[in-house]
Amino acid sequence: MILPIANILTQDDVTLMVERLGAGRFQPGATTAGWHAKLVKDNEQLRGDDPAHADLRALVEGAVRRHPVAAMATRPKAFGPILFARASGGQHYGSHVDDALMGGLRTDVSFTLFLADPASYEGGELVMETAAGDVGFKLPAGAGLFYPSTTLHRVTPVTAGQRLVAAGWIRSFVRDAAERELLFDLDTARQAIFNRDGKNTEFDLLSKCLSNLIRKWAED
Ligand SMILES: O=C(O)CCC(=O)C(=O)O
Ligand SMILES: [Fe+2]
Repeated sequence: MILPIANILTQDDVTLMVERLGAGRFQPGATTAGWHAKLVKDNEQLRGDDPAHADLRALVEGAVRRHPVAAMATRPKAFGPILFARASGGQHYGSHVDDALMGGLRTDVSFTLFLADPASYEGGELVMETAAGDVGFKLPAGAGLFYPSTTLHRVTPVTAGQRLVAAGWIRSFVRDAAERELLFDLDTARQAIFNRDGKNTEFDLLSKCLSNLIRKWAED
């Protein structure tokens, strides 16, 4: 499931992050890419040893974990690296698939949180290359795109202004994207029934199915 979600970050979070990133020290993005992604990665990212990095990382991880829809879609066990990337002057990131393992963790879900107002830059779409064709996303500041790490994707050249994002990886309790989607749908339907009719027999049965499917599929 490729899922855009609004307001992962509050406007205050976005303002704080943009301010801290504005004062940060950046390095060429290719330094942290895998050997084949390096060939097509042309952007800059906040250095891992920048004093802002740990605070911003905690802010992003906390926001994704707390967001009810993002948490339900990704079922995070742990977060891998979180990169803070900027691109301007034609910079782009060509087609690639993310590494399966990062920092000793399997990557199940990739995400980008958009930090710049989409009207402030041209290009810079995050394009998902699906069997049904290319689908481009350029989301409002604070919104996030969550997608299976199995997906080929690219970022189109930024031809004016500056694109600013946080990109991260999640090790999910549920490895398989189709299983995560099934749990997401079941949980969504269960909550809709609860909101409409309260805790009735149908809600209890759906809760039982959800809980027992998680027991079947979750890897700790
Ligand atoms: O900049 C983005 O939106 C995606 C970044 C990306 O694909 C990556 O760092 O692997
Ligand atoms: Fe990527």
